Parts: sequence; structure tokens; C-alpha cells
Amino acid sequence: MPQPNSAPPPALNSYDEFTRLDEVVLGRAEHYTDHHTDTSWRLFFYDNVAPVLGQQASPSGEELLPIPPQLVDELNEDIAGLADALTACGVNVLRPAAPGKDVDIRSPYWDARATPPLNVRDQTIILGTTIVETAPHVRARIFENDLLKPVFYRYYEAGGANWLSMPRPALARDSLDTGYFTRQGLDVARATEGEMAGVIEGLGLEMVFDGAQCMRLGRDVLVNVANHNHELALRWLRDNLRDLRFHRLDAMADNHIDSVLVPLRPGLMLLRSPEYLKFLPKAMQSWDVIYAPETDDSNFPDYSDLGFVIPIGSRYMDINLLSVDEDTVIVNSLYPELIDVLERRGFTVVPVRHRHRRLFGGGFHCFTLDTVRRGGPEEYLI
Ligand SMILES: N[C@@H](Cc1ccc(O)cc1)C(=O)O
Ligand SMILES: NC(=[NH2+])NCCC[C@H](N)C(=O)O
Repeated sequence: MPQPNSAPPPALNSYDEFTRLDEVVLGRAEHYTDHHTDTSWRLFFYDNVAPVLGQQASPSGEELLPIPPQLVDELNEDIAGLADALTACGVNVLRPAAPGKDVDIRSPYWDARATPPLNVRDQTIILGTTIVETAPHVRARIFENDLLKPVFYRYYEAGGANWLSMPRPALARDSLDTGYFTRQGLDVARATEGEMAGVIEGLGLEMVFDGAQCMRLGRDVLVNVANHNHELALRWLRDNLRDLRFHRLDAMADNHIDSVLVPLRPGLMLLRSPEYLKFLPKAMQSWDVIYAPETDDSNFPDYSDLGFVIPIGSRYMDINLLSVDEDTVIVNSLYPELIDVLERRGFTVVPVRHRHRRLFGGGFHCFTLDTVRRGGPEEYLI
């Protein structure tokens, strides 16, 4: 697939979150018209949406929750700002293909309004020189990676890259494990009632996993496992990527961990709060930590004029920064408290405005897939 820059592409190489970034895929939001709030969506975002589910997602099968187009336009403006900032830092920015239209998708067991390839961190993990497509939890996302295939073929054709896919889940009626919530005594009925997907007889819990459940540290990869869906995926990772060491984090979060933990350089990490230290491997517990400063609602837009819009992301979304190198980080300009702390620790901070991160469930780490960084399979956990 031709890319704007026709020089031979650099080889896929991405082992960590912080060594010098040379090339990145940046997501896009065209045709983000609705959240399709089916059971798979409600369970995925349950931590954030549970309090409002009764009010907004109607149980009568009205599952599309429209997103005001003005917000998508503003999101695209902010993403353009991120693209410019990356380019100014000398990073080559690739984009997924555009969906071109609103897309309704259908499997033999369910249907959904497709989500555009915005949070490209989620359905793929680059593990060194291997592209790993993961096993989506949200039905609306099952074909999302089709729009990244031009980029994946570019690396594959160039040589040196391997390309693997976890088994594609059917996401039928009983595929998803609710154990993370039920073990905490939470009732998930508000998410599961009204389930419209069909059953596949004999199929129980499937392998279901998102790339953003991992944090890469050279030879070591941290993997958040909160339920049996994830447990199967961890086993698959261990069986298929034998040169890496996968460390199981036991239910550090319901799924993604990139608004909890971001390794900034060897020996230094950004962490949501001290409570999360105990989930980390021993070798990381002695790392130096920058704790995310408190924020309040004034850092977030007020949506009351637009009617009610569900925030699918938490107040901690802006922890989700993107490192250009071990001294340079791209941070939401609407989180000045974090910029301040990082600058005091000697980082060069590139501020980029990002308004609607709670509505679209993604910060700068989520919106990007770093395909070329300079680091290799180093040993950082010793
Ligand atoms: N509770 C999850 C839910 C979530 C996941 C992905 C998103 O893009 C947004 C929200 C988070 O904290 O990780
Ligand atoms: N890769 C991602 N999409 N990460 C998003 C994680 C967001 C996290 N659930 C929060 O609400 O703070």
C-alpha cells in the first residue's frame, strides 16, 4: 500500500514504551457517530459507565448512543495537533485507513455499529519485531484492525517483521467473564440484561484480550489479567512469543492499564497512586515513582449544554501520555498539574490539547501504536 513517504520503511522494532520513537500509527475518529452500547460494550466500560447505565442505555434494544458531531470534529482537531507535535519531534506519523462511511457489522450471532480505528493501542501489541493482533472484547471493534492492514503489510512486505493473531473470538452470548466484577460483589445485571447475542452451544469463556493490557519493558512484558478471558490470552502469549518474559499482574484493573502505569525510563515510572505498587513485579517496586497529581472536574469540559453524554473513561485518562524518548513526553495541556511535576523532574514536556478524552475513552498512549523505537530486548527488570 503506498504511503505518502515512499522511502523504504524502517523495520518494525518496538520493545518498550520510552526509547527514542521513530515511527508511530496515530488513530482517527471519522464516522464515530455512536457508541453501540451492547452487552460487550457495557461490560468493557462497566467501571466507568455502571452509575449511568440505568439512565441512559435503554433496555428496550435502543443500543445506539449518538455522539454529537461537534465533539468528533473537536476530537479530530486535537488529534491533528498531536500529529503536528509528533512530526515536529521528528517522528514519522502513519494513519490507519479511513472507514469512509458509517459501518454496520454483523456476525452470525450479533450485530453492531463499528467503532473507527481511534484507540489503535487496543487491538494490537507490537512485541519487538512481531505484530500481534489481539482478541477484541467489544463486538463493535472486531473488524477495526482491517483499517490497519495497509500499515501492517508495509512492515511485513519490508521484511523482518512477523505477524500473529490471537484466535478471533465469536463473542457469543456466554463468551465474556464477569468475574472481575462479581468477585467484588458487584451486580452486573445492568450490563448483561437485554443481551441480544446468540448462543454457540458448548462454547464457554473465550480468549479475549486487548493490547493495552500490556506494558512493554524490553525482554519483559507486564500483562494485566483480571479474568479467565485474559488468562487464556496470557497463556497464548507465553506459548507464541517464547523469547519474551510475561509477568502476570493480578487484576490491577478491569482491563487496560495505561491510565494506571506508564514506565518513563528504566528505573522511573508514572503511577496513578501508591495502592498500585503491590500489583507490580518485585523488581519494579523499587523503581522511582512519580505519582499522578490530583485533578478535579475543572480540567474537563462541561457537557451539560449538549445533553447527557456518558464518560466512558475515568478522570485518570491523562496519565496516558506518550514518550518520544526517555526525556521527552507528550502530555495533555489540560493537565497542567502533571506537566509541572514532570518538568520539575527534568522532562521536556510537549503539551498538546486533548479535550474529549473521557468521552472517547482514550489519551495519547491509547491513540497511538508505536511501531518503531530504538530500544531492543533489554533487561530492565533486574
Ligand atoms: N475501566 C477501564 C475502561 C476503559 C477501557 C478502555 C477505554 O478506552 C476506556 C475505558 C479503564 O480504566 O481502563
Ligand atoms: N488504551 C486505552 N484505550 N486505554 C484507556 C484506559 C482508560 C481507563 N479505563 C480509564 O478510564 O482511565
